[in-house]
Amino acid sequence: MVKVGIIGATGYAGAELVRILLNHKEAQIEWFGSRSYIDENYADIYRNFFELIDADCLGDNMDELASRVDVIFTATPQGFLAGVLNEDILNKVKIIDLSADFRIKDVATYEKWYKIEHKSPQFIKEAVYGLCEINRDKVTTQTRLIANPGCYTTCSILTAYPLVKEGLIDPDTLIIDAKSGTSGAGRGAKTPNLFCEVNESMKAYGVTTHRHTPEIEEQLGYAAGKEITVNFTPHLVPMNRGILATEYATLIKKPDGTYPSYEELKAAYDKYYAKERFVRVLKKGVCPETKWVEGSNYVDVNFVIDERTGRVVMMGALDNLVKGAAGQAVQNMNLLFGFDEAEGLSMVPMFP
Ligand SMILES: NC(=O)C1=CN([C@@H]2O[C@H](COP(=O)(O)OP(=O)(O)OC[C@H]3O[C@@H](n4cnc5c(N)ncnc54)[C@H](OP(=O)(O)O)[C@@H]3O)[C@@H](O)[C@H]2O)C=CC1
Ligand SMILES: CC(=O)N[C@@H](CCC(=O)OP(=O)(O)O)C(=O)O
Repeated sequence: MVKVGIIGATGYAGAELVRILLNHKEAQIEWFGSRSYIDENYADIYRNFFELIDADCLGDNMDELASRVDVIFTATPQGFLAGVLNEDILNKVKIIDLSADFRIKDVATYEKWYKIEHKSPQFIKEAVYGLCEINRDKVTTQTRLIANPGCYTTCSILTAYPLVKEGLIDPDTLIIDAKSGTSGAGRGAKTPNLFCEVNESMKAYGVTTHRHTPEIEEQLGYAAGKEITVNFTPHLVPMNRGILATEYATLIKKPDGTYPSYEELKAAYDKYYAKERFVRVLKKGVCPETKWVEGSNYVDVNFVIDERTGRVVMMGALDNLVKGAAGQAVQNMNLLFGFDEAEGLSMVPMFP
């Protein structure tokens, strides 16, 4: 049995980790880490765990935790892990970080977009970007540090990846229009996330400046084999969970001057995803919807060719707290410890 510690267990992503790990055959949660609720019973904070968990919240002392568990999930704000990480901790325990501290390889890019100084740049190179479907081979039992991808980025990258990788679209023409439910903003009280501000409304935010832009550009740039520039615009929508990404790009014409066909694009998606357990390429003409993935680790993707404009419209949907955060983090834990990659993640999407 793998002993697990969660720092940030009282946040939305942390609570989702708890929910998933309770059904994991190989994992036992030993530490419910918190900053504001130390010594309070965890099930008093999240009453869905009443009679399922009887443990009090502990603090966020990584040095102490590293000696008590086999793996630590940090579901904490940007900058927390980078501020406390050291070689001694990494020698004792594996870390899966749900924040962005180790996702971006270029420290200057991180500091520019996140507007904070990176306190542990020496570990950035070692961290593996844990987008399992693409980097599975890099997540081994020897890996010490996982940078778990973000929710918008997981959806945006997986939706476009096959067409970028196969050179079927011009990646510099990529426009990503993404919507997120409000749990994506976390549990902390913020005026823009109050019921009256969010309910019955939709808005774009972070236009041209959102911090997920460089993460998407970096990862899709690896797929394209060159640096790329994309437009990424997130929107806040009045629902609890879910991300929908609608992505537009110009198709690359074939040598005979025609655009690739539906079958050729579908073959690209199938090449990368046909065997993936958590990526579902939908039937022709079916558009992904957040409600069909809610509560599960699935990403649903599909595309439609627009012959008139020579563009393809790609679509992806996932649950931001599962495949966009805790589910993917557990998928990474499974790879780190050599378990079945889907252990604990067989949740069927819930409906209605
Ligand atoms: N929400 C989402 O959909 C996704 C979130 N993420 C990432 O996961 C991380 C957590 O997000 P989320 O759960 O939404 O955030 P929340 O605001 O809901 O939770 C934050 C957690 O971190 C703890 N915390 C806050 N500040 C500190 C600190 N200075 N030191 C130690 N612990 C602290 C909080 O403890 P306490 O409650 O005790 O104050 C809480 O447990 C973030 O990095 C986020 O970017 C990634 C993908 C998706
Ligand atoms: C709706 C909302 O506010 N979403 C958050 C992103 C979600 C998140 O937590 O960021 P990471 O995926 O990078 O960890 C935001 O836009 O800042």
